[in-house]
Amino acid sequence: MSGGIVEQESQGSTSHRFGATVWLTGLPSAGKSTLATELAGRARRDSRAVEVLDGDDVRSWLTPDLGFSREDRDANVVRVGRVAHLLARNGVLVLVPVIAPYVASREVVRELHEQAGLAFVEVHVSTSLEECQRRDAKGLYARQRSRSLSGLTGVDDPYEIPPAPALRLDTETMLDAADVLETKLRALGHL
Ligand SMILES: Nc1ncnc2c1ncn2[C@@H]1O[C@H](COP(=O)(O)OS(=O)(=O)O)[C@@H](OP(=O)(O)O)[C@H]1O
Ligand SMILES: Nc1ncnc2c1ncn2[C@@H]1O[C@H](COP(=O)(O)OP(=O)(O)O)[C@@H](O)[C@H]1O
Repeated sequence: MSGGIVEQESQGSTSHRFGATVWLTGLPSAGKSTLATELAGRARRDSRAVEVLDGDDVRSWLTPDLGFSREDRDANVVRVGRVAHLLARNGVLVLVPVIAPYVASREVVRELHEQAGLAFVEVHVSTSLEECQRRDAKGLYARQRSRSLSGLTGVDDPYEIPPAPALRLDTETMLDAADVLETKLRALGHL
């Protein structure tokens, strides 16, 4: 048969008609980017259309005008959420490792997705502050201690813990956090 779609299906293609947004929220150095990159690699090996919208990267081209006040963080989260929504509605699995410290703006993004019938999977990367400070991948905690930076999430700026995420992953105590996330996304039908 020459019908492309039927051929794809008979070959076991994993192409999905609908995408989803998987938001990895948590403190700096919790392991959000590491998990997103690992999952994106696994999804690509499965021929899944996937994008990663990483906080650090996205801030350089989508939200360069925004800083780290509450107002700016909320605007950042909603703008990133809108891009994720556009991608998700075109079949892309969108992985978003962005701190998103406030419940309210995370809920705005959830609503945006749910109103369009799209899945919004909130994953709390719940690695403790103590472990994040030990890792200090970008030296932010050291800069806060030496007072060359202020308003650091989890230290002298708020982080509102998600009350009911789809998943909590502590990358210090769970050595298989990526496997747990993959299993969850497969169970939800997003992989
Ligand atoms: N004050 C302060 N607080 C938190 N993070 C800071 C700050 N200043 C700079 N950075 C760097 O910016 C990255 C966080 O950007 P996000 O877009 O994820 O943050 S937010 O959701 O808008 O709060 C964050 O990246 P990650 O460490 O990967 O989380 C930091 O590298
Ligand atoms: N499961 C893990 N076990 C140990 N270290 C990890 C784990 N996941 C991430 N890390 C380390 O933690 C640091 C911060 O990770 P990163 O993904 O950049 O955090 P975030 O995006 O949350 O700021 C990196 O040095 C990374 O190697």
